[in-house]
Amino acid sequence: MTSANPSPSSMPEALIGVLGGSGLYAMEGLSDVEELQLNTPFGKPSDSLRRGRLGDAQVVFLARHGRHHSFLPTEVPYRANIWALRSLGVRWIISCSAVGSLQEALRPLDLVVPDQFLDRTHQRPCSFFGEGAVAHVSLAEPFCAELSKLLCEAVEEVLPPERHLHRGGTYLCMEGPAFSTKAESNFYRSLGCDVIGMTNHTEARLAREAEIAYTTLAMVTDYDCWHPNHDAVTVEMVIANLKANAATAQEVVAKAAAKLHQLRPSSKAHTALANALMTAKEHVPAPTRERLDLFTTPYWGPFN
Ligand SMILES: CSC[C@H]1O[C@H](OP(=O)(O)O)[C@H](O)[C@@H]1O
Ligand SMILES: Nc1ncnc2[nH]cnc12
Repeated sequence: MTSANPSPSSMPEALIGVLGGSGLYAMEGLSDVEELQLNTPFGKPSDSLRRGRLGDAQVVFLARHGRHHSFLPTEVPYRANIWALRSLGVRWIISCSAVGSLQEALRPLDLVVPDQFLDRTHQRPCSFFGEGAVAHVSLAEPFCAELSKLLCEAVEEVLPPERHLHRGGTYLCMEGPAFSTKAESNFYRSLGCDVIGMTNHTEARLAREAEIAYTTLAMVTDYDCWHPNHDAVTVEMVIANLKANAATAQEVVAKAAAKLHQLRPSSKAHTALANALMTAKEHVPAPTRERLDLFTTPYWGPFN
């Protein structure tokens, strides 16, 4: 079924959002699927959102690059994606992403649940705020610790013994689309970064502003280009390893959704704006207030 911007009151809440990255363009196992083509104050999302049931949990899936992989990391409409998920009631996001490894011990096919970021992007909108409304959320802990813990437990129930899960690590977010030079790759290693990708920091930062808890299931696909005994990363390499990982990713997400559905832990992310809003609502221009209403209602009251 396809529908355009259903009224929020007519929708069952979908609390868990899954963002599929490179190689993950659909969510196997999602049943009773509705295809939702949404419009947002920040433009159109990357694709229709697919809302359905995963076991007992209500889940919304969105392919961040579009189902045909049409958006560069720079071009992904991150704000529209996050706004659309939040408008469907999502308060927990599991991002599934391909990453390069910057450390010997993180081997292709290993899984990593990072806990920090270093941001090297420079060409994308990275805030819902601006145009007369200023907010400064905390990003000291950019991933939700509770959600990451639950995701790790799900991974451990699913992962075969020969594969490894690494809890924690710093995700270097580069602009792309070209991969790094050796000098850059070695520089990121010297800074202590663990994995490298092109999407997650932008998303996590916007999710925080939208008061959505965010975590990442990072699937190692290559050793980037620093490793003397491995070829430099190519798309072919990434896709081959992702294909080998796709089934695992789907199983992990299903397990994590089941846990989340039962536990629904609270997250500091859910009140991220409580101490972040600087501008008094009276001084915010009406169009800006309207655009932010989805996030600011608890603090500023409803716009209309
Ligand atoms: C296809 S390799 C580079 C591409 O893969 C990663 O995408 P995602 O984070 O959506 O899984 C990386 O960030 C780049 O966008
Ligand atoms: N080496 C790499 N650099 C950036 N993004 C990636 N995604 C997968 N591998 C990557």
